[in-house]
Amino acid sequence: MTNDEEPAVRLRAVRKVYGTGQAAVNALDGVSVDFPKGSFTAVMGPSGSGKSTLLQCAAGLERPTDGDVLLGGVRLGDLSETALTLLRRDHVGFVFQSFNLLPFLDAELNVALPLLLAGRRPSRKVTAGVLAAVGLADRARHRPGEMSGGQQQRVAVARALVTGPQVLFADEPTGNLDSGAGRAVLGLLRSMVDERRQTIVMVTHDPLAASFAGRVVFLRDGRLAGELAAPTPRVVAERMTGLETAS
Ligand SMILES: Nc1ncnc2c1ncn2[C@@H]1O[C@H](COP(=O)(O)OP(=O)(O)OP(=O)(O)O)[C@@H](O)[C@H]1O
Repeated sequence: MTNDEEPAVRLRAVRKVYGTGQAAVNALDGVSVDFPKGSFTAVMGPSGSGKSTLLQCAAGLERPTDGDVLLGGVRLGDLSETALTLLRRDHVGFVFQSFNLLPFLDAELNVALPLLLAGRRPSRKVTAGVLAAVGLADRARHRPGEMSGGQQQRVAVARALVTGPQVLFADEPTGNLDSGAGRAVLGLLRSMVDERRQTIVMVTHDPLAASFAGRVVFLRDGRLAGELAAPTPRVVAERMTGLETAS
């Protein structure tokens, strides 16, 4: 469904208002940004700046109040709820801070779940292949409770990638991990971009996590507040301090 010239995700003048009247909150206030294919972008900004809202709108989980979101050139606003659900199911992967694995299923079945839910018969080759890609070939029969947090998050990444999504969205994917496990998950995400040309958009508070991305996009008060290429933890931390202290 994609045209190679198109960015994987394009936001054009996206506004998202929650609530009405005096209680209205401009969570996003006219955001235009492209996420090219095969890129790894971190989205950063102070608490309440609109990061999660941006991710939700970009992934088609929330509809913007105004503006357009295009996934692989398809304008999400033109789709019915059913068409949007199908597009999300087949073309979008999501990884959350809490791994959201089903505790009574082993790693392989957790990974197979999106295919089962889509009515597709998961092939052993595909599920085992994705588990191997995240370094867990020997854990296929383990349930989440029998794995470390880092391993569980790697299963969650495998589950998000099993349908071959155009874009992987990650909201604080290392928020619940210690630094060693966090680095392993971030290294895995980086390798998915480098080796499979996966597109990743990741919200994070952590400058070290952001430094695994090729680019950081900063938000403040629902608006873009600059970006950084080839981010290092120190430069990202300085920019964040600047954003948090600016009046
Ligand atoms: N469902 C909602 N209903 C009402 N207001 C909301 C809703 N979701 C988010 N908001 C508001 O929109 C603004 C942006 O929220 P969002 O969660 O996108 O920010 P964030 O940058 O991800 O914050 P944090 O870093 O604290 O998670 C905030 O003021 C928030 O209170």
